[in-house]
Amino acid sequence: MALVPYEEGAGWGARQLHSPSATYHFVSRTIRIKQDWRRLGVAAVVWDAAVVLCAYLEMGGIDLRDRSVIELGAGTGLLGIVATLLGAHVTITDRAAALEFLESNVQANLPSELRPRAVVKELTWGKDLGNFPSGAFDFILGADIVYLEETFAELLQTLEHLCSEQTVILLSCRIRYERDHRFLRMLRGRFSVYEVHYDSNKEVHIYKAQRGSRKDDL
Ligand SMILES: C[S@@+](CC[C@H](N)C(=O)[O-])C[C@H]1O[C@@H](n2cnc3c(N)ncnc32)[C@H](O)[C@@H]1O
Repeated sequence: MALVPYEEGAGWGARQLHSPSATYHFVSRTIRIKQDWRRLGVAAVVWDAAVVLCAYLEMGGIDLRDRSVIELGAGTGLLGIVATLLGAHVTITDRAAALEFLESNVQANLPSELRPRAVVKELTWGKDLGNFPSGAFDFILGADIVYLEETFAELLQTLEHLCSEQTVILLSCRIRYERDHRFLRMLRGRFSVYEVHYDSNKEVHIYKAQRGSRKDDL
C-alpha cells in the first residue's frame, strides 16, 4: 500500500519527496541523504518524523554514548546515522528491498572510524526475530513506522521481542488515520506510553514506551 499519493507528499510529511537528495545538519555534521521516491517509494525518502526524532536526540536529554540501539523501518537511515554520530552502537534495520539503498546512505555519511558502530540488517517485523537477541537493546527507535494496519500486530510482536524491562522505545509519528490511534492503543495495552514531545510545525509526536505497568495515557 502506498503511504502517500505523489502530489500530496509534502503535506504528508516528506517535504523534499521528489528531490534526489536531502541535506541535514546534525551533531555538527552535514548529512547528505540520497532519495529515490519514484523507484523505491516510502523507504527511499526522509520523512519529517525522522528529522524531528533526530533533533530530539540531539537536544541531549538522552545520552546515547556507547548504548545499544536498534532502529526499525529505517528507510534512508538518517535517524540511525544521527544515533551513531551521537555515540551509540546502532543496528539499522528495514525490509530486504530497502537495504542496499539504506546501506549506501549509511556508508556515505559516517566517518570511517564510526562505521563499525553501525550495522545494517534485514528486519521485517514479526519475521525471523530469533536473528535478534531478545532484550539486548537499550533503545529502540522508529520514525514514521506506524501506518500500515496489516503490520501492527507484527510490529508490536517485534517490539515485545526486542524489549527488556530497561529498554526505552522512542517512536516518532505523524498521526494521519484513525488506525494510527488503534496502534497506539495496542501499544498502550503492552507498554507504559508517554508523549514526550510534539513538533507542531511538522505535526510529529514522539512517544516513549517501556515495559511495566501502565502509568499514563497517551
Ligand atoms: C514512512 S517510511 C519511514 C522511513 C524512515 N524511518 C523515515 O522516517 O524517514 C516507513 C518505513 O517502514 C518500513 N517498513 C514498512 N513495513 C515494514 C515491515 N513489515 N517490516 C520492516 N520495515 C517495514 C518501510 O520499508 C519504510 O522504510
